[in-house]
Amino acid sequence: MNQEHVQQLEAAIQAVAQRKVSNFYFVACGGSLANVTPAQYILDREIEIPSAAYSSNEFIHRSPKALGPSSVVITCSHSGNTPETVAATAFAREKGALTICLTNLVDSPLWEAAEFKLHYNYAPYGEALRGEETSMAILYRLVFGILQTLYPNEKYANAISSIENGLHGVYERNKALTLDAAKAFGRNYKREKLIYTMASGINYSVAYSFAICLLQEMQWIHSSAIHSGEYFHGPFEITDFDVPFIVIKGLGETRPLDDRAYDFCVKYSDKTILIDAETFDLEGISPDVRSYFTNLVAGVVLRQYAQHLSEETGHALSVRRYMWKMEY
Ligand SMILES: O=P(O)(O)OC[C@H]1O[C@](O)(CO)[C@@H](O)[C@@H]1O
Repeated sequence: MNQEHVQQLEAAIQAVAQRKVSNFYFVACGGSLANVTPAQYILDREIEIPSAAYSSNEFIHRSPKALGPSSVVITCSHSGNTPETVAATAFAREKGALTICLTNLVDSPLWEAAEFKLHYNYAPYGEALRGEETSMAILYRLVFGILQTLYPNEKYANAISSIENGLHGVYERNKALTLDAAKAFGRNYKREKLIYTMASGINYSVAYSFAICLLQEMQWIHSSAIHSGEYFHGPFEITDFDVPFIVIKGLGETRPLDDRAYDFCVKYSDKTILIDAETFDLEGISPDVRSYFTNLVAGVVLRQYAQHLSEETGHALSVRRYMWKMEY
């Protein structure tokens, strides 16, 4: 991890340690909201201080009663320019909260709005990028750094070392492992007009971002993320032999929900694709925290699926018709 990232993380973690924190909020839009939501899941599982994840504009309009000087608000915008996220950061700061932002763009409006600033690296698909410098790695380093500072524990130290030493290799090996499956997905699903995604627990946000960002936004393919537990409370009625589903199975406490949903789905849909974290190569990630990293690997694997789908559809992932072009 480069020194710039280490120093930014250390400043933010120390600032949190010096406050009496009564709640954490994770606030962002779209893909960035999907990125920060797993951190809320981890805090929810690990500590008693409550935390919540919000879409930026709802955070402002809903204005949680508990937001104030004892809050830590972590916002994220890849571009650093999403107006709702910049405004949510300013709003939280006005309320006296400790604000920490994550962004790829130094000196962006988000960077200026937050008190503490974390930069992460990004490279377009296929280009070399160190796994430990990506947005998810910086977010995880922040969250496990906060946990380790507040409640020193071998597990949190293991998580930090997994991010710094194991994550890059895990990303690379799992991309290689699933390359053929990604190519087959592109070939076999290129004409689909609709593809559902399904997951639970820490992996739900991967299903969500694949549905709203990769399929809807970047491929203009209809989709919806279904929670594995909620599947039986409405959505399973649309299951049929020709309806495609991508089901992600995690390794954590909610895996039984994924097993149940997958077992039903595969019985009635001939187009059920399984992304099973049990098949991931997680060597280098400490076994006591592996379930918290499956979403990171599923995200990288599915990004490769989207890339090969896009090559087959001829619709580049960068093409938009409204986003950043029209007033909205
Ligand atoms: O605030 P960010 O992360 O720059 O997001 C801007 C846009 O990028 C996406 O995350 C993906 O293109 C969208 O969901 C979002 O509207």
